[in-house]
Amino acid sequence: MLLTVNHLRKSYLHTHALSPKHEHVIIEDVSFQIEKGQSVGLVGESGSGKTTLAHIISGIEMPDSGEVLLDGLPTNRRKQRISVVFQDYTTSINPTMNVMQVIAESLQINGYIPKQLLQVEVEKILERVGLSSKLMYRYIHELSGGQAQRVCIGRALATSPSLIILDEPISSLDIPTQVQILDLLEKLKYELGLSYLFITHNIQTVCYFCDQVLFLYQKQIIEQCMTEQLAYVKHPYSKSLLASAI
Ligand SMILES: Nc1ncnc2c1ncn2[C@@H]1O[C@H](COP(=O)(O)OP(=O)(O)OP(=O)(O)O)[C@@H](O)[C@H]1O
Repeated sequence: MLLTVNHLRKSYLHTHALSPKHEHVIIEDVSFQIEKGQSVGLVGESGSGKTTLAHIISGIEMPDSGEVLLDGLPTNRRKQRISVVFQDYTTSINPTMNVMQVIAESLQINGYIPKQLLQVEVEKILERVGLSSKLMYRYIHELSGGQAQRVCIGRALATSPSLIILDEPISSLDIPTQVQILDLLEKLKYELGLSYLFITHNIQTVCYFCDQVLFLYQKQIIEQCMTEQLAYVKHPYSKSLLASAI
């Protein structure tokens, strides 16, 4: 099994002016698995904890309890093998860095690369994500939304991950660009043997892109099913989510 998530719990302590700190539990006893080569969608209402879960799996945040295993080993020993692509490319790329620097920084997470070789490696990644090397010295504000998200995908690929978490990666793009990015991700999946955890509000996107779907509701994964079995979901929340998408 590529990814195993066991009994994750995460809470935050909130402070109110008139009361002592209280615990806000975001996710409770969340468990699921992703097989190598699979694209798994994660759906749930706004504020249900999807991004929090993505942060814990990728090592950005620590859970209160539970574990995340990649190929059977704790992810804190394999952090760079899980990458994340966020929805908002405008804030996830440092505006003072050009495309070359953004991708080079990520390439060097796994170790120092000499300057001449670095440029060649960045060019290879740009080609993989369908960008011309002429864009190498541009800054984020000099790129279209689709180009910027391709840079983010390139940066995610640069650490040679086995799993990429895509946190609403197409929500800020127009429809034709959304389809182009999904097709690029599909191509990369086959070329590089990647697996994806795809966070989205859009059930149509899940049907187009994912092999399986996880439903997050009231702090837990209440249902997991194959995409072609979506018509047969059992939980009332999953049913209502699907009904609202028709
Ligand atoms: N650092 C934090 N400190 C306190 N509370 C937080 C923190 N990060 C997230 N939360 C809270 O955790 C809950 C879940 O947020 P999260 O962003 O994970 O939800 P989500 O399902 O991704 O939402 P959306 O679909 O709107 O992006 C929210 O109530 C949010 O306010």
